[in-house]
Amino acid sequence: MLQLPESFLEEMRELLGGEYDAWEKSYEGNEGFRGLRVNTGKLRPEEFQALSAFSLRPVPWTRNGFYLEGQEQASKHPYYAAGLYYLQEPSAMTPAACLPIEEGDRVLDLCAAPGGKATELAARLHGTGVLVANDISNSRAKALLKNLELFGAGNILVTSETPERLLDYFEGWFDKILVDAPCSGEGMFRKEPSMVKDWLEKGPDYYAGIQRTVVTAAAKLLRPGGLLLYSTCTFSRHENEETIERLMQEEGFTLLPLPLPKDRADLGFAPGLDTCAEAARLFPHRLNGEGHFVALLQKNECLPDCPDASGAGFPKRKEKADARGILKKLPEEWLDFAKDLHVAWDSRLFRLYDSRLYLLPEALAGKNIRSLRFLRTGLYLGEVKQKRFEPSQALAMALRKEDFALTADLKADDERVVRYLKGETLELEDLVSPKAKGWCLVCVDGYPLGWGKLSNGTLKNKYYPGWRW
Ligand SMILES: C[S@@+](CC[C@H](N)C(=O)[O-])C[C@H]1O[C@@H](n2cnc3c(N)ncnc32)[C@H](O)[C@@H]1O
Repeated sequence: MLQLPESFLEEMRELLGGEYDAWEKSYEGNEGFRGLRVNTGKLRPEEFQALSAFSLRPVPWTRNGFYLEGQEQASKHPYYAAGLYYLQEPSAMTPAACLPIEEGDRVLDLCAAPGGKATELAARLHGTGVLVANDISNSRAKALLKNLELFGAGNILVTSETPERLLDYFEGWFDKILVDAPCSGEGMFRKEPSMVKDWLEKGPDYYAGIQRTVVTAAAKLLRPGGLLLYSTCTFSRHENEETIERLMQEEGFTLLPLPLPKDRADLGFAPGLDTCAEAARLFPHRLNGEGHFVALLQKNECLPDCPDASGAGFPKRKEKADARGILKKLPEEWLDFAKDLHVAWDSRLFRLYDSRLYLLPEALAGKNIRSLRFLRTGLYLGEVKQKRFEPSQALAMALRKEDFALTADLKADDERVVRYLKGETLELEDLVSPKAKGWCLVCVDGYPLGWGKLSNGTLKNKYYPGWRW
């Protein structure tokens, strides 16, 4: 067995009692499971199964998660570059799967990087409402943004702030919040033994303090009646049940049953401890996944006289130019491009910041978030360069093949796909009419990968340099 600190093992003996030996055995010769979660914003799980040759077995507590059983290098497959899935440890699929999302919701993922849960929340919003994805670490938030854009999410605000600072803007504003809290990581020791070092240096008490601050802010960011999903990848009662009990006792929350596709006992989920039986503990000896804790709570409704704080903190935004003003500033090349774009976007939501054109989520229009540290507001459409317009990688990922007039659809096994992803120029006479000219959406098996510029059957590569293979 992996060398684990004696004080941790002692804690586990106390927690598991008669199940301890089975738990310890689950660490022998097992480094965990590989998982893949289908991006339902782009296709249904059964469509992905029919499309891909991957060896997949369903993760029973999700509708779109699979164990990846073959030896495929799934992170180096063109379907990954098309944003068709996220690679995720199976237990880590549980928190987002257990937060009910309805179209139009205002959703916050407070500790979101690198986006394992945020990408699922974005997919389930299907382009409606707004997802605010935040992480205190700026470098991690960059990875979060990349993953959300790869997934084709445009109704987003990606920030890198403390939860307290978000309160200045978003008090009582969100319908749903996910707090996948920074934790001591005990549940991940089998898969990531390097986490033991951090546990020895900091341990559960250190993280319990951070969790307390984070959930206190989350409680205030949520509207009355809104839902909060709290999760960790640790076993410590101090970080799990004690956090939930405080939310119930001090912040007016009620613990709810988890919405799971099957009976939780059949899935191998253990109940939470003490008053938290509705929460779930995931143990590696009970199911095929790592250790996690998941709890779904509802913020109690307001009493009739409680103040409506919803969004009160937003300074109103004085728009410099109205939408018509923005359209006037766009070059003719944008107009040509827009003719090929078969989408029904409300041009009143266009914003031009310096030379960059964005489509704002409606929920954020008129809201002044300028002084927040943000990495992206809405869908970045492209760059206006004097008379030219250059569409963005994010736009390519947010489109469906049928949304753009000129496309080149390559098969996944066509060697040109990898050459495209490497940034090479391609000859495409067999795929497009020799007369075709202009911006072309390059796809793999019907799913967009990025842009190219076509002329006389030759495609000049416009795949985003930072994403090239
Ligand atoms: C468990 S990880 C999140 C994983 C992520 N939800 C996913 O599924 O990919 C916890 C994250 O919380 C962030 N974090 C730590 N302290 C924070 C705080 N006070 N506010 C917001 N985020 C914080 C860390 O940078 C880290 O990325």
